[in-house]
Amino acid sequence: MSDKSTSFNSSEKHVQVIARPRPVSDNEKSQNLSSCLNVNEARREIVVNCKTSATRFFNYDHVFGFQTRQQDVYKTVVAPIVDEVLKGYSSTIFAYGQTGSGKTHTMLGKFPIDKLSKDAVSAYMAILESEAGIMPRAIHHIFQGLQRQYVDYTVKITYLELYNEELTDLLADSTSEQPEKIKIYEDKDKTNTIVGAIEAACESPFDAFKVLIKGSQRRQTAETLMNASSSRSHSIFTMTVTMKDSQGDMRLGKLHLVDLAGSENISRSGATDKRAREAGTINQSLLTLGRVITALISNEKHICYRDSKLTRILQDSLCGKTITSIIITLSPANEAETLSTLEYGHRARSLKIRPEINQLSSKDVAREYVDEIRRLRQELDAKREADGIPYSQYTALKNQMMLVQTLSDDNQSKLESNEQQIEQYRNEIEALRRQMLAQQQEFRLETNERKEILALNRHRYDELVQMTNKALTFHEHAVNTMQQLRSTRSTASALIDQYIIDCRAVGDCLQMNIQRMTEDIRSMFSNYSCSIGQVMTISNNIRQQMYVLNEKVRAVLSLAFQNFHTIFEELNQIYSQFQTELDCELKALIDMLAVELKRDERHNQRKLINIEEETLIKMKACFQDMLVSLNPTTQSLWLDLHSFFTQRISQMLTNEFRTLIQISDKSTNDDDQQFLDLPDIRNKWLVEQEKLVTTTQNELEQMISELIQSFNDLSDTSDQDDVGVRSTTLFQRIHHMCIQHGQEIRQLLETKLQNVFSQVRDEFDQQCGHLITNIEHDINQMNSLLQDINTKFETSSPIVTNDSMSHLIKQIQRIDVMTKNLEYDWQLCTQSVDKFECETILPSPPLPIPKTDVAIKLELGIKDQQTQPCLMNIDNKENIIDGNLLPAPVPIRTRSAAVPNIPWRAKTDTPFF
Ligand SMILES: Nc1ncnc2c1ncn2[C@@H]1O[C@H](COP(=O)(O)OP(=O)(O)OP(=O)(O)O)[C@@H](O)[C@H]1O
Repeated sequence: MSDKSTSFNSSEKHVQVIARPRPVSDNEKSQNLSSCLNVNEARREIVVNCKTSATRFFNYDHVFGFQTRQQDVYKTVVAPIVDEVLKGYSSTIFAYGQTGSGKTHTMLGKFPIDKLSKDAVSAYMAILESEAGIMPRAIHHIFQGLQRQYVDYTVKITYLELYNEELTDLLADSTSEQPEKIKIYEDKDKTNTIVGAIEAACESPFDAFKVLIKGSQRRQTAETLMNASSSRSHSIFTMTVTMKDSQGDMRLGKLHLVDLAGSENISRSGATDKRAREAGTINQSLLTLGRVITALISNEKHICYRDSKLTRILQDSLCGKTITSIIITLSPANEAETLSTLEYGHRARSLKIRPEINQLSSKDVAREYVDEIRRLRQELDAKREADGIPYSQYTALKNQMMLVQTLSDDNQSKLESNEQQIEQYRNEIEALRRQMLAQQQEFRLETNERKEILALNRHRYDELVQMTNKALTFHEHAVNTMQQLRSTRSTASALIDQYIIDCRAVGDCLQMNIQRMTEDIRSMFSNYSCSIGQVMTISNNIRQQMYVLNEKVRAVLSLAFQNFHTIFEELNQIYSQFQTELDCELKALIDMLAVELKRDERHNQRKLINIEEETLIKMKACFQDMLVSLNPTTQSLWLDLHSFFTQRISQMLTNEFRTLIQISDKSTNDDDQQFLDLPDIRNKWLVEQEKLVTTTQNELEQMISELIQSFNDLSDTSDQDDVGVRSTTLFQRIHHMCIQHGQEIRQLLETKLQNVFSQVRDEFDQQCGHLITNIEHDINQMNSLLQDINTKFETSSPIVTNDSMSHLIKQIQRIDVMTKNLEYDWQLCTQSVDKFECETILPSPPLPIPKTDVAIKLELGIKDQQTQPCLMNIDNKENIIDGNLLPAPVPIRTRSAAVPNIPWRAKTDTPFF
């Protein structure tokens, strides 16, 4: 159930339509009839489940359920309307629906009539607690409102019945045989006025209830097939209320409660004869009402109010100045009539209304008085005629009446003459009243404000008193404390003075420190800028020196090749010289033998043999000497070769090789493993080189032994008779052997030296390559670091913070470490190059091959005057390659002394980044 109430005092509204279906009656249930409706109160929707057509949906301003109580209908729909009547509006509530659908139940309801004869209070209670409908509840509501809101009021009730287009006053005395016919007159201003109807003045709701019951009992009813007590007349119950408020304003409120006759179709109603006529008339009235509604919705110019008395009476209600509501009552078991009623209500909902307040003018009030006097006169006449009043009284009364009439007429004329003045006064009073109301409102606001200010001031005053008390207490405390403070102030002031002096001194000191620090920072920045410049210069120098180093290494390698080439050439020369000498000796021997043979062949035969044997022995000895000279214990070629390899490899492994490995692996974590393996590597290398030298030496020894064996064989197979031939063959064989073995020795030496050289060169490339890569890596890191510092320096804030200072110092330390590393690496590189240049690339001068005694003798004997053949002497010799002047090679013994020991790079020197 909705509690929503509606206000009608605003702008344009539409006619409110409320649907109220009743439950299926017992009679209908016995006929197996059921409801065709579904009700959704929340959505204010009624659904008709049509048997023959599609389901229909209807929406209204309110929709009640089947079991809705009477008081809920009143509270929801009627109470707001009655409130508007009490404000001076006219309102009309229709009940429209099929016969037996509940119109009378809704409008009048059921209440205990018999109790009205007893006391008013219990009757009141009984009515309101019963199944009373809208009419009795509205009476109660109106009287309650009037008593509460207004200083003076009048209530008049008319109760009419429209039956067969004839109006009957239901309040007329039922004893009179022919009740007065009521007529409807139209005024000049087209207002319909009902003449002849009794207006029952009611001073209390009790009076009004009596009137209502009287009228209801008189209402004509007739039986139909549909409803045993069905009413086929329209009843119009009207309450007219005049109200006067405390300001003297008068208003007129009107409430029409219309219980229309059944709206059903005549054929379906089952009425016949007189009732058929009745039914036809009923339908004509309702059809006229429907047409009027349609015309009003369509804004037609001509509205056919005059076609029926019903529409004439209700013209005010329909034309829009009245608050109008229609309650459509529904019989849920009758689908066709229900649909018809729903559509009627739906159409009526489109009617627009614009209610207006009925303000009563003095003219209206005067007319009211005149009507009242006329009514009273009529009553008096009737009374006189009925009861037979004595003439004297009658005359007196008549004179009195005449006097009253005269006075009334005078008053009427005076009233009319003063009407304008009264209206003027009224307007003035209204203006003054409005002004006074505004002033009152202002005064009320001002008073409220002042009250609030006063309350606030009181509150503040209380707070102030409390604070004053607190302040007094505090003052006492303060006085005591002040006395204590005074005593300590003198000592404290001395301390404070001293403290201030100290602070000033510290401040001065701090200021000086800050100035000094600022200077330091400035100088540091300038130093830092210089350092960066220097580092950049060093970096460029390193690059240049790297380039020079590369060039130098390349040149040194070229020189090494050249030296080796020279060595081989000298070896060739030695070999050629040896061969030439041998040939010369042999040739001289042969020549000498030939001379001897020619001179005394026989005598000398023995001598020849001796010479031959001697020669062979000497040659054997010579080769044996040669063999002896190959012994490693003697100072010979092998010794030199052996010592060269041993020294070279040993130094390389102990100094350069290990250093370079360490440098290249400086960023790895397994340095210890590298150090542990180095002695092993070094021993392996030494053993391999020993093996190489020993193998070479063994091969040479083997070859020379074979040569000696050949001489032995030759000596054993000598034939005394064939000395000449043997000697020739022998010499040829010796010559051949010398050539063959000499070439083999030379090739062997050449191959071995070339292997050694290429091995040393590869090592150099590998090791120097690592070193150069390290240096380049360091340079790149340093450059990036410098770039980073420059960027930070340029973008940094001019104020140097502690963080940036520490960062700067850290970076400078890094640069220092890197510079040291670079210097260290560069030193290593330089030393390695120098050492390599001194020891490896420039080999020792080849030693002369030892000569045989025969050769020496022959040389001494034959070429006594000739100069000693000059072997390769590279001391102080300048080598010119491609026009470049290269330094002279250093002798091997001085070279080893010139190589400085390369310092080890300590682990702690590793940069911390
Ligand atoms: N909402 C309702 N709840 C319970 N009973 C109802 C309701 N409405 C109507 N009735 C009952 O239905 C019967 C017919 O109702 P009512 O006389 O009010 O119909 P009606 O429309 O006034 O008929 P008519 O047009 O002949 O006057 C009555 O007995 C009444 O008590």
